[in-house]
Amino acid sequence: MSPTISTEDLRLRYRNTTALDGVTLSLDGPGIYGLIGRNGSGKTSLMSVLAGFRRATGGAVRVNDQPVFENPRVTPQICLIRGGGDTVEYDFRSRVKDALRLAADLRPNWDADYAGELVRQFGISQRKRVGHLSTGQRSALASVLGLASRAPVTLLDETYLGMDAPTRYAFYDEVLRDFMAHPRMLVISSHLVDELSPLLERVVLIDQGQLLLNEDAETLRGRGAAVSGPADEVADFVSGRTVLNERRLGRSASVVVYGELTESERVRAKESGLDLEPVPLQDLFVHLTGGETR
Ligand SMILES: Nc1ncnc2c1ncn2[C@@H]1O[C@H](COP(=O)(O)OP(=O)(O)OP(=O)(O)O)[C@@H](O)[C@H]1O
Repeated sequence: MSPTISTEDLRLRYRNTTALDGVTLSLDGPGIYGLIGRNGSGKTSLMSVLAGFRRATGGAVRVNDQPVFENPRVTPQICLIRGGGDTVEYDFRSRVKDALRLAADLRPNWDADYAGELVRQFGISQRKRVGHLSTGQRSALASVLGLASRAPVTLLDETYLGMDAPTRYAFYDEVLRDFMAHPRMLVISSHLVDELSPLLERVVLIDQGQLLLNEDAETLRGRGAAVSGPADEVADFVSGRTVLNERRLGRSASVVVYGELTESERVRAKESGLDLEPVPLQDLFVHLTGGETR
């Protein structure tokens, strides 16, 4: 069965805070989906409801066409992993090898050989206690548990927290490699959009508990352009457009603009000796969610 997620008018309130405010979302089929949003936008809340960790305050949520909360027919198909060690997948007092053994018992599609290979790759000793791992190592272990679960719906909630850059990039490579070998639904939440964007097929952007967009990543990158070349020509070309980002290096400039370019504008850019690249998702993210700071 092809994995699916669908929510309708999903709402979640904690006491005085509305974390999800009428989210209607549909994700269909295997893919690497980026759940993007600023701090406090509702990513963790959404994932918690999708995994059945929390009951929604209102609206509907279905995974693989089943209601999720307290539904043992679907929860084994969903694996939610949180970064930085804040996860229910292991006990801090247990050793890494015991955490792997527990996952083998809990996860119907668990791949023990793959898990063993990954912990070696991330330099995690199976004899160490989980609580004695560094934050980055614990995030790496959590990511191993997520990937080796091979759950049809795997939700990785900022699992890169505390990982250094080489470990993060090794993790991204591994996500891609394993997804190609075992296509499934991988939803990865992050605000490190630049790093994540080469992986993403689809982007789900939430802001203040609401869905801003759910779009194919290529289409999204076409919503603007990075224009570079001689500074004067660039300035002339982008005049009157919404500028998301600009850099100047000597007589050259690179400016990211929002808004699709027509075919004749693309021809004109080429004739003026300008290079056009798709817009970086990070710039779109900052623009669509209201600038650097709120
Ligand atoms: N247990 C809780 N009790 C009360 N409010 C909460 C609780 N958990 C989250 N919130 C609030 O709900 C909103 C959404 O939080 P959530 O953790 O889902 O955001 P997020 O997008 O995952 O943020 P971040 O990127 O910082 O992890 C925030 O305003 C947050 O303060």
